[in-house]
Amino acid sequence: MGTLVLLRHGESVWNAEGLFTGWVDVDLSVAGEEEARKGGELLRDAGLRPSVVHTSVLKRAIRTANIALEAADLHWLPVRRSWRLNERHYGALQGKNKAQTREAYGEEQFMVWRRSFDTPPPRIADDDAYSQVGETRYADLPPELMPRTECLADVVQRMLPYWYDAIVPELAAGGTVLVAAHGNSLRALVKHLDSVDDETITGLNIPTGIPLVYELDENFTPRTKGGEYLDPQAAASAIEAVKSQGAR
Ligand SMILES: O=C(O)[C@@H](CO)OP(=O)(O)O
Repeated sequence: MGTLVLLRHGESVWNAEGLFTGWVDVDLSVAGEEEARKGGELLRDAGLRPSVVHTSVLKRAIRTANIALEAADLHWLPVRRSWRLNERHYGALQGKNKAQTREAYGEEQFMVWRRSFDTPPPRIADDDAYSQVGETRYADLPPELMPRTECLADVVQRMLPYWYDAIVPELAAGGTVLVAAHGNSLRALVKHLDSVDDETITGLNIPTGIPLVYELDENFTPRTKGGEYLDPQAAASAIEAVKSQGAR
C-alpha cells in the first residue's frame, strides 16, 4: 500500500574530503548539487509524484530535497522534517579523516565503527567543536534523547517512531512518500523494511542521489525485496564508491 521513495543526499563537502560527518551540518558539494538535480530528473522521468516529502533537519538532506523537487517542478509539495531522520551520530569520530582513522586503528576497528550493527564509536565530549549539544534546532529534543554517539541499532530505535507515526499513515492513505535522508538513517529504514539481519546489514551501502523506490503491500512490506533504484547501473558503481571510502 503506497509507494516509498528513499533518496540519500548528494555528495557533501565532507564526503568529498573523506571526513566522518554524522550530525555535523555540512553542505552539499557542487557534485552533490548535481546529483540531487539528477535525482529529481529521475523522479520526473519515472512519473513519480510524491504527495509529501520528509527530510532530516540537516542541510545536505534538506537542500537535496529542494534541488530534486525543483528539477521535477514539484517545489510546492508539503515537507516535514525530523531529527529522527538525521544521519547516525558518529560520536568522537565526527570531523575526523576516514583514511587516517583506518590507518591509526586498523581496518577491523575502522569497519566496526563504520558498519557494525551494535558497536558505537566513542562518545563525543559536549565541549567538542563538533558536538551538537546546545544547537537551537535541537531545543525541543528532550535532553536525554540527544545522542553523543550512535550505532545502527540506536538509529533503528530512534527512527522507527517517526516511520510508524508520520510516514506509515501517509502510505496507508495510498500516497507516494519521498524521504530525503542519509546513508545510515536510510540503512536503518531498509533494514526494517526488508528484515535484513544484523550481519547482512553490515555489507549494505546506499549511494548518494539515486532514488530507491519501494512498492509496499498492505502490511507495508516491500513487494520487491530491496526495492528498485531508478538508475540501477549508476547505483551499482556509486555503492562501490561508498564502500571504499577511507581506503588508500
Ligand atoms: O560520515 C558519515 O556521516 C557517513 C555518511 O557520509 O559516512 P559512512 O559512510 O562512513 O558511514
